[in-house]
Amino acid sequence: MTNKYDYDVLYIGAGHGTFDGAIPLAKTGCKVAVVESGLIGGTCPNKGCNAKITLDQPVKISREIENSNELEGNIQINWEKSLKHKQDLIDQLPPMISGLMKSVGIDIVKGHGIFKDQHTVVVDGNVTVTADKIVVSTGLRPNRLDIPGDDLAHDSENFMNLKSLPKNIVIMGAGYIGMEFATIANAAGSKVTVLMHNEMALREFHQPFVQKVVDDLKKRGVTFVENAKITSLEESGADIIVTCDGQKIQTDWVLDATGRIPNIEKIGLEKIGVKCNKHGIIVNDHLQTNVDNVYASGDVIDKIQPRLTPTAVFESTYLMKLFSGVTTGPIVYPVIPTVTFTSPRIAQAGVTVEEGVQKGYKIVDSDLTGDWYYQVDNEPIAESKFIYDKDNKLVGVTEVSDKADDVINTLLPIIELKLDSEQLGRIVSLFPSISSDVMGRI
Ligand SMILES: Cc1cc2nc3c(=O)[nH]c(=O)nc-3n(C[C@H](O)[C@H](O)[C@H](O)COP(=O)(O)OP(=O)(O)OC[C@H]3O[C@@H](n4cnc5c(N)ncnc54)[C@H](O)[C@@H]3O)c2cc1C
Ligand SMILES: NC(=O)c1ccc[n+]([C@@H]2O[C@H](COP(=O)([O-])OP(=O)(O)OC[C@H]3O[C@@H](n4cnc5c(N)ncnc54)[C@H](O)[C@@H]3O)[C@@H](O)[C@H]2O)c1
Repeated sequence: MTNKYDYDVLYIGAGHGTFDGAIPLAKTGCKVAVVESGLIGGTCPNKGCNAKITLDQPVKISREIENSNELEGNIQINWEKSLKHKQDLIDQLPPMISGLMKSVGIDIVKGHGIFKDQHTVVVDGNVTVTADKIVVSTGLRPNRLDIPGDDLAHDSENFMNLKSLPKNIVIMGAGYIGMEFATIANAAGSKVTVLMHNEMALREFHQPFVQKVVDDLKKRGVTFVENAKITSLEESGADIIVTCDGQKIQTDWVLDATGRIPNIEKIGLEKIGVKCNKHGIIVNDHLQTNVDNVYASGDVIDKIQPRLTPTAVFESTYLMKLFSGVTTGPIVYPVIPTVTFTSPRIAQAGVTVEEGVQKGYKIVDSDLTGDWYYQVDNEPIAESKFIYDKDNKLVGVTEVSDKADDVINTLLPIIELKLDSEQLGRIVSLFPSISSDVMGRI
């Protein structure tokens, strides 16, 4: 592209918002560098999706055994072994990802990057790197409640590194992290209390389905406190006292799961005039900031799309196409599915039930506990809602069940590509399988 700078494209951050696009971009002959202050791969492999799903796997298996009539005996999760398995698996990921980057000629600069000017980034105050285009892909960090004693609380990464599981855990927040980690901690034997900001857990999901998950967790011994006003955390010997609505809750460990905030400070964005707000970096439909050679990718963008790995992958891949001249057009997001890895899962894609009702679309509600394929596993909680537009095309779906993630993945191409009944008739699935079951429901 250019000889004026050290690199054609420099990325700040080495998560999915970067490497899924940077690797193919480097393969096109573009000169690429990546600055990373933490672990290569960023949040998802090291302290997000991959780490979490490995800790969830024994929970999923124990639920399957619990539902089965044929398998007997008590199942106990061994936290220490579960933690070791997680660590053994995720330790492989940073070297694997950096190996892929290096194999296509990407230079990795370890350290904290700060803009000096719109083409120059200084790493750890001593290495200067220049580039024609710079992509800010610095992700999010955990929010900290602004209350006295907030430093006594821990974050999701700390939870996934706990050497032994505390007897009691208080979780502040009932979003993705609050609900997934409540599920894991409860199944592994901790007494969990979830402090909810209002009356709604998992506000992005269909609330009648969320209620089923909450009710199930309550039956398993999790306490939910609605409309909790948390005012302080205090040390009391080895314990922590959480003051909430004037009540004092004594606990061993506190998880702050009250959201994640963008990493937009201390990287010199204000110096070069990049516009941001409290939700992240403001970009146009080409993921370009108001400074024309500076782009943003992944969770750090202020956007309506869910801040998830598939979104970050799509954005970094789009930038690869833009920078290599494959496209000049704007980013057009596909249907991005979402799932909460509680047990059962809740997953959804496309038009939500609430939007469907507003638009007068047909909603087909199926209780799946009587469905043959769900009876094979004796699933006690299983329901789906399919949303059809005025042309009777499937435009949205949500499901609560142990198989919800696979169901949504099966239906995703149908919703995204807006397949008609003739095209649907050309799809035959393996039998018996969840795909075959769900295709029969359309
Ligand atoms: C506990 C947890 C569970 C999750 N589970 C899921 C899930 O199941 N499914 C899903 O789709 N998503 C999940 N997510 C979200 C997912 O991890 C993110 O959407 C994804 O990692 C975003 O990628 P990113 O590249 O935008 O940011 P990140 O992966 O956060 O990468 C940003 C990188 O930038 C680096 N950085 C920041 N500032 C600088 C600087 N100045 N200089 C150099 N480097 C810098 C950071 O160290 C970091 O490595 C989860 C998140 C968490 C926290
Ligand atoms: N399965 C997945 O895809 C998955 C899993 C985990 C995390 N993530 C991603 O990680 C990010 C962060 O997840 P999260 O769970 O931290 O955020 P979130 O926004 O999902 O949930 C935060 C919760 O904290 C509550 N809250 C806020 N202030 C509070 C207060 N003062 N007291 C009590 N509760 C309070 C909110 O009402 C909300 O329920 C999201 O971007 C999400 O996309 C995704």
